[in-house]
Amino acid sequence: MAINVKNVQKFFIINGRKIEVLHDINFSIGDGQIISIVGTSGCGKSTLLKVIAGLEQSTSGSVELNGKKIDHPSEKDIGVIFQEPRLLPWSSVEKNIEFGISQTLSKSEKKKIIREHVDLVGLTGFEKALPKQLSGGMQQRVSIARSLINRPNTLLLDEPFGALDAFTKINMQKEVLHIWEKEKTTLILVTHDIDEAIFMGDKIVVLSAKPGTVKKVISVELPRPRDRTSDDFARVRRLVYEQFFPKEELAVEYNI
Ligand SMILES: Nc1ncnc2c1ncn2[C@@H]1O[C@H](COP(=O)(O)OP(=O)(O)OP(=O)(O)O)[C@@H](O)[C@H]1O
Repeated sequence: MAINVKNVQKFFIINGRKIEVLHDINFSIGDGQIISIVGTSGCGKSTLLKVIAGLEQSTSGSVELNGKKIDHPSEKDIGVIFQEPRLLPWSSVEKNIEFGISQTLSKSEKKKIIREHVDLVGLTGFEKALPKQLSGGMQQRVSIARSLINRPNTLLLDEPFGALDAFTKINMQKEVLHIWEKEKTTLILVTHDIDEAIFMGDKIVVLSAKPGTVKKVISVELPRPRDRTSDDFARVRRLVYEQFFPKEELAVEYNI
């Protein structure tokens, strides 16, 4: 679904002082697009994602989903995946995936859908396993399947692979893209990882801090699947790094 973020401003009271965390945020996401949001720690990325999810109210401005204002969470429209999988530790993979499934479905429909989702995230054979019997990447896949079960049109991912090692992270990025290609879900991904932002995003929204403001929106026009080692990828990487570091520093520190 298309999302419009319009003049979003957010204040928090921190230590008795009113602090502007988000200032006049504007951008749009087309139906089935992937947007990556990058910015330094504390610049307001998670707050922005929560406002888009309807979990947090903006102080002014609005977020619209297909022209309709979002003012409360709706798991049917928007699924959220957090950095930590947030699974029920005493429940099996299939029970965790079942959690939150539409109660209007019959028992056999539920069973079929759960099986399809276990398969979609590559966990067939682990249906009865408990979270503690799974690796971090597998747990995150359970959390992705759980978020997808009600087929939200939009999925918000807040640093979903932040706690994973580099290899698992790359595999998970590919898996999410695989699901995206199948389902054409609109994705918004918050990340600290610039390569991840480029690998995944059709657009990258760069936020600057204090208050969080859109510094630049970069279109990533690289064909998919993207090659992280290509010159074109390096060109986009350089453009993103330039938003954070002066050009002279880049040449020395990053050799790009
Ligand atoms: N519920 C809250 N009440 C008060 N202040 C908050 C609240 N949530 C976030 N903040 C403040 O808002 C600012 C932005 O926080 P946020 O978590 O959105 O940043 P972030 O860019 O996601 O950071 P990180 O990358 O480190 O996760 C921080 O200064 C934080 O202290």
